[in-house]
Amino acid sequence: MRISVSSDMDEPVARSLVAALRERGHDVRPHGALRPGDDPQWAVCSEAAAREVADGTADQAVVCCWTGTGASIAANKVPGVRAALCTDAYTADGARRWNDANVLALSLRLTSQPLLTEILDAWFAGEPSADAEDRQNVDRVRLLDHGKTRM
Ligand SMILES: O=C(CO)[C@H](O)[C@H](O)COP(=O)(O)O
Repeated sequence: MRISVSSDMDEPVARSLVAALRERGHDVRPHGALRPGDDPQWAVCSEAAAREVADGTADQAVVCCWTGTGASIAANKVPGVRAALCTDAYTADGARRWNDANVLALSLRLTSQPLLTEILDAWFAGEPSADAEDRQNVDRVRLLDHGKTRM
């Protein structure tokens, strides 16, 4: 998959993330502190990575900041993006399964190397649920991208 990755800090876990994605065979597009000369501010680089998902340049994105909160907030402002801040594998699985999340947000502070592997394993193994109620929830969220609140 084509995966955009952003981080506002050049932390070891962010570099491990890029390496792990490449090892898994993904085409990684780095942003922020991971790309020399790029603006590393979390609001800027998270949006840039998320926008590539929204415009179809990337299939998914992983956005990182120290807490993961700013990165997820910025990404979620981009219409078409469903970013989920995941701190464990169960949450990553649920984000793909129930939320059809297309952007994974990570905390550089909380994500250890073993946890990163567990989260990525769960994220990439997870398939969006075909359950009607789950699809309805995701469709309802999609409506919000267009300023609508009713089906
Ligand atoms: O977690 C974050 C935002 O949610 C940032 O990574 C955190 O605020 C660090 O920023 P700065 O480099 O300005 O200290």
